[in-house]
Amino acid sequence: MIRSLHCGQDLKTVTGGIGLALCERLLSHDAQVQLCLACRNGQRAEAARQALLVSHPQAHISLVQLDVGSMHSVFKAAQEVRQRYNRLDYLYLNAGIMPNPQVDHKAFYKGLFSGKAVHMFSTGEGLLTQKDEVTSDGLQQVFATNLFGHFILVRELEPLLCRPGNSSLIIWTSSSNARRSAFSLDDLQHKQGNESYSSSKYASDLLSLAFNRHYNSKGLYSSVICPGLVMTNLTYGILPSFFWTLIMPIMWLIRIFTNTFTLTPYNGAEALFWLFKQKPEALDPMAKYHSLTSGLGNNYTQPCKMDIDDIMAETLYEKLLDLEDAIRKKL
Ligand SMILES: NC(=O)C1=CN([C@@H]2O[C@H](COP(=O)(O)OP(=O)(O)OC[C@H]3O[C@@H](n4cnc5c(N)ncnc54)[C@H](OP(=O)(O)O)[C@@H]3O)[C@@H](O)[C@H]2O)C=CC1
Ligand SMILES: CC(C)=CCC[C@@H](C)[C@H]1CC[C@H]2C3=C(CC[C@]12C)[C@@]1(C)CCC(=O)[C@@H](C)[C@@H]1CC3
Repeated sequence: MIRSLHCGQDLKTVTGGIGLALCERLLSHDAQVQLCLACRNGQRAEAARQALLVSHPQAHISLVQLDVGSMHSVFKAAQEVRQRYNRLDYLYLNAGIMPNPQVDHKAFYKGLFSGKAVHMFSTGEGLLTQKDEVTSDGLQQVFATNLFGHFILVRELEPLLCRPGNSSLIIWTSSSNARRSAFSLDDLQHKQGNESYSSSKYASDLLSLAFNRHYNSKGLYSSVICPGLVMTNLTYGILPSFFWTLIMPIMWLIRIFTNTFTLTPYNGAEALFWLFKQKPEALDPMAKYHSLTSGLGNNYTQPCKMDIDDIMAETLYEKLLDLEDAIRKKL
């Protein structure tokens, strides 16, 4: 029996996000898989569960309330999961936000006519900024949601993930927007800049490496994926919906030039699903696994070496442990 916990799985009002598509794919692949959806909104979580039960009436799907941006909620949810289960095989760390995104239109038009248009469309590099906020824990919201809440969750679920004779895998939904230059070890939470999304995703790449260094000996492995550009609530939030509808034909056209425009949540979940079928021990800790879709619509997963190093990863890990101590004392 395989138990898998998914963070951020709510049924979305418009599209259904990547997490929900992954659940559909997992259940279609193996009807026996036990899913536990960790979501912040109870009603939407129940709607997601019901939607999955329509196509998989026998499925084992449970819910746990989790706001990964609130540390109190993370500790509570982890306790709940520990009471319910004695083992976890997969932990999908998929919840993610990009609040108040702004597109730099000038950079977009400049990029279009530079030799780097394909790179710009694959990574969104230099095009996006965000306005971050501070949570009630006193943390930057993007850092807390995209990185730190997940870090605490993994640490709290260690007894279920590290079991003698069993290997387990944690999977971070990162991004090709993760960029070293957006991240600083002196400003982990990205208080100073306006690319908190890029910074948090780069930090998750580093943290995955650090988790591998610290936990492989206990049977816990960590991997990172990028789903490509997928039309979900996250992307619909970047520009008005009518604009996306208008440019949709252009988006499908761009797919001929870049296989990173996966566009549908089903396609975007490809690498998440692919990892589920791999032996954790065989995965490359330095690789980001990309969901890709060819011009003809064929999905595949491709590893790409990350721009990360052990020293940076270790420093980040140490700093997160210090912050964990401080948060534990406060709560
Ligand atoms: N779409 C894209 O092109 C890309 C997406 N990604 C990453 O993929 C992941 C999934 O995003 P996607 O499906 O596109 O977007 P969605 O907005 O559809 O999904 C994000 C999910 O995260 C959940 N979530 C957000 N904040 C919290 C929180 N504090 N606690 C618990 N759950 C939370 C949301 O729940 P709720 O319904 O309550 O809002 C939602 O279910 C994210 O990490 C994103 O950064 C990476 C690269 C590209
Ligand atoms: C497609 C056209 C004609 C215009 C849209 C321009 C941008 C809004 C768009 C181009 C590349 C996109 C992109 C992302 C957001 C929207 C774009 C900047 C992401 C940054 C979204 C979140 C991610 O994690 C990345 C993988 C995306 C990379 C590409």
